Amino acid sequence: MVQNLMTMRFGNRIFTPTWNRENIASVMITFKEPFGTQGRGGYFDEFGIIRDVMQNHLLQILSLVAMEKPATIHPDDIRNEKVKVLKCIPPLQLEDVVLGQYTGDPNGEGDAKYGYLDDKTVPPGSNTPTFASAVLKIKNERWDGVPFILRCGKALNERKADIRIQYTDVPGDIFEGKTKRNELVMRVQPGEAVYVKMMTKTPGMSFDMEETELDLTYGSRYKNAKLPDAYERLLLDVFCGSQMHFVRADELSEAWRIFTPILHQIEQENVRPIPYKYGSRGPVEADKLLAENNFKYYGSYKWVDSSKH
Ligand SMILES: NC(=O)C1=CN([C@@H]2O[C@H](COP(=O)(O)OP(=O)(O)OC[C@H]3O[C@@H](n4cnc5c(N)ncnc54)[C@H](OP(=O)(O)O)[C@@H]3O)[C@@H](O)[C@H]2O)C=CC1
Ligand SMILES: O=C1O[C@H](COP(=O)(O)O)[C@@H](O)[C@H](O)[C@H]1O
Repeated sequence: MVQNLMTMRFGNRIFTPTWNRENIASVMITFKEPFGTQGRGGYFDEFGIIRDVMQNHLLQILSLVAMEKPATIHPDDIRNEKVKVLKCIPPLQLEDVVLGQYTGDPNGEGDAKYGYLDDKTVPPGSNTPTFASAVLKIKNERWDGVPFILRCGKALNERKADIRIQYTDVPGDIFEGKTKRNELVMRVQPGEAVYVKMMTKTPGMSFDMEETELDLTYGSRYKNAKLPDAYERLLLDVFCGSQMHFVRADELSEAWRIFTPILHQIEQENVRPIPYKYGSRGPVEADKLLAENNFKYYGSYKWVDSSKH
């Protein structure tokens, strides 16, 4: 799916002209896990969720979403573009971040009863975040003013990795405010899918409108295809000597330039993460950060899984 970003963006005329600050309100990249540190807390505690997932996995996806079109699909051309866009991102600021740490859910089952600090391998009173939501800014002509929101966390309500491109409101609305924003969603896991949320006239005699979707669910469209696991793909690349999906040294140093100052600040100032319950969506303050950064959540979208009807 992450590889598909290149094909989606550069192999489809419909997306390319709208891939910019004139049409896109915000971009959200999410990685959620429904389990805690599972006894690995001692290891995790030295690093925290920003180093564990955000600075590497999520930033890699961001660079593929935001980079300019490479000259060719040769790994070096792609990596040159990834480095170029990372260079346009100023270091992350503390006011653009929400940090969280999970607590046990007394009504939960099994591991869910235990919080991060209940893990015997975690130092008592640790302030290491297990959840982070952060807004990066890209200071270039294409993206200036478009928030890139990265969210990741452990012990959340579901397993999910997705990329959500939210388009701006339709200018000159003639539908009395009923129009909801379009979203292009690429779900990386579980159940790979690409869907575009869009407005349609409700079937029948009325002139009402509702949200629906153009939906490419891989499991339905490619029933007999074997979808390789991400690590299988990388191992194959190693054997074939392809470096396309591996981080180059200059890319890595740009990634650390963006995150190192805030990581040091969090540690030096002993910033306390906000507690959130195991199995929840994370701290509510993270939703406030979304609202402040041009992501609109309506709560009205209902997906009908047609494969089940
Ligand atoms: N082909 C397929 O398989 C398809 C499946 N679906 C499924 O339909 C369901 C709904 O679709 P989805 O695109 O998530 O749409 P939703 O409108 O439910 O959610 C959109 C986004 O809003 C966020 N959100 C949820 N609650 C709040 C809140 N209170 N404040 C701010 N933001 C919030 C969600 O984040 P968070 O991740 O934190 O919840 C999510 O990123 C999903 O389970 C999806 O997988 C939809 C279309 C196609
Ligand atoms: O690198 C890491 O990734 C895993 C998640 O990877 P997945 O392929 O299993 O989804 C994460 O659990 C781990 O903390 C992190 O170090």
